[in-house]
Amino acid sequence: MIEFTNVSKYFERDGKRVLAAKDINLKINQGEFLTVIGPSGCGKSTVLNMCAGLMKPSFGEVKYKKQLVNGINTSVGYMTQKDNLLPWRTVRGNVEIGLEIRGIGKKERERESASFIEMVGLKGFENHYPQELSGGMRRRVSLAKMLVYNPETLLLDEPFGALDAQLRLILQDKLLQIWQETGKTIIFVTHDLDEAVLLGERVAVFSKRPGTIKKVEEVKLPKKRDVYNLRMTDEFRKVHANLWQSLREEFVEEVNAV
Ligand SMILES: Nc1ncnc2c1ncn2[C@@H]1O[C@H](COP(=O)(O)OP(=O)(O)OP(=O)(O)O)[C@@H](O)[C@H]1O
Repeated sequence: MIEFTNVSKYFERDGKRVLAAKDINLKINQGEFLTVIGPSGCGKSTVLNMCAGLMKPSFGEVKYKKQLVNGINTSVGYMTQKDNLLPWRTVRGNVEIGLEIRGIGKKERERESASFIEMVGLKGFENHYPQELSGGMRRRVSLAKMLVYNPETLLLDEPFGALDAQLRLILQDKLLQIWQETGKTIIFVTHDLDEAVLLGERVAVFSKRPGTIKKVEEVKLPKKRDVYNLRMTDEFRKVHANLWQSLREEFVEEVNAV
């Protein structure tokens, strides 16, 4: 479904080349939930940007359903790290943008947006403006804005990073439910190893920059998961320990430098 073949990406800065991602080879199957974890600045967002068609690889190719990604990939919904909410629109107005573009009538827009606003726990805030919300609330508006549009594939860049632990659990559970019910393909970037194992069918570990894929580990847990109790299972502990071993090495130098 999504295929990275020998993908490398560099940026030019002050006349120098900064290699952000190196030799990425990765296949993501239709309906798969892949989580991606790695140190800060290792190229995770760059990989999502290339999948969304916002950036082109410097070398190699990215294909979506066997077609070269060449320009904006309209089959994906992308929740970036920065929220792109329009400050002059209310929560409801922001969530409805995609539906407006599609020409969906007012009544249906209101019904759809109300259900997703409720899903992300923001019922009662429909008429608030983004600047009146906390960072975590804005993240949730962005999530609703993306989901209401019903894209085939979701690219999520640390969507729950700014949320408190309890709310995070609830939204992880909701996202799993959406995935189970709709069969969407999901690439989910996180800094949290627990979250990567809780949600992913496979977890890809990136090395520090230039980011390469260091390891891809399968999580042999059922698709229908109980995020509240999964941490107690043997499989969770086993996968977590394996991945931590591999991830830890990437952080050792960084921590020693502090
Ligand atoms: N548009 C750009 N121009 C120049 N350098 C860039 C650009 N985008 C990313 N980089 C550099 O590429 C490297 C990878 O960045 P990227 O945002 O993909 O990392 P990341 O793994 O998502 O980081 P984080 O976990 O902190 O969000 C970094 O060194 C970053 O400074």
